[in-house]
Amino acid sequence: MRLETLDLTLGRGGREVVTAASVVVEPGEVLGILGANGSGKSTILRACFGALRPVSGQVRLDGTDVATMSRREIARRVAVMAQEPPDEFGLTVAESVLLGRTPHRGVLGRDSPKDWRVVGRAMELAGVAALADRPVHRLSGGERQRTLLARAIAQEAELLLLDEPTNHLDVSYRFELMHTVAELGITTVVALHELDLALAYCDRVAVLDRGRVVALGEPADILTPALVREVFGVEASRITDPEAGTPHLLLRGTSARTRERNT
Ligand SMILES: Nc1ncnc2c1ncn2[C@@H]1O[C@H](COP(=O)(O)OP(=O)(O)OP(=O)(O)O)[C@@H](O)[C@H]1O
Repeated sequence: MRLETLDLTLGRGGREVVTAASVVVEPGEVLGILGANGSGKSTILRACFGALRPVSGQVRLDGTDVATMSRREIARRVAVMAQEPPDEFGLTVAESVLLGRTPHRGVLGRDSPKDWRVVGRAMELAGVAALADRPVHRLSGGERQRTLLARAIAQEAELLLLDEPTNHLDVSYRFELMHTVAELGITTVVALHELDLALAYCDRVAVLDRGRVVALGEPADILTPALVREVFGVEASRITDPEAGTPHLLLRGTSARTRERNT
């Protein structure tokens, strides 16, 4: 699926929090949205699945304004992994992942063997197959997050919207989750705080500063020490992994400007 935001201006609580954001995500591309707390990442993601009406501008999914699409059509085509997981008291992991199949069924639809095949594969990919029979409410935060990813995969959507999907995960699962997402080949927009993950797994990144897209392009071109200082107020150096040859950011702490601002 191709996603476009056209001059998208969004408000929360009567205040403009995203201003004239224009971004195109090509089919199969992984776009990272980066920015400080409160810069508008989640707000943009909400608009991308029609949960928030723009003040002005549009979100288009394969050329169609999302505001004109039915909830069911959006649910069939877009999978969302939000920051606050839904309360699922009593469901097992497998049952929770099966919920991802709901938009594909008719009104009285039952689970088909295909549904369970898709659920099994999704649980394998997200690393929760061994937890299939465990109640979701007794999982750790990271296990729950992986369950949500499995559900998003089971949905077989054409667009994945992930809001800080790695925030409860241990180091190995952070890499694994982003690797899995990148390998799915589905158009993905992912709000991230970890710049190194963006460098490693995003095809392009959009950097937000107080609701405005201030940089857009390939992460290695965009994530320079100057940008990191300007947007995050953190001093950084770019280094190259001596073995893999990949670019990394070495974060050295807040800049003098940030310390002044915070005192
Ligand atoms: N429900 C709401 N009502 C009023 N203001 C809101 C609401 N949700 C978010 N905001 C405000 O909108 C702005 C953008 O918030 P948003 O959640 O999009 O930021 P974010 O970049 O995702 O932040 P974080 O990194 O902290 O998750 C912030 O100033 C926030 O306080």
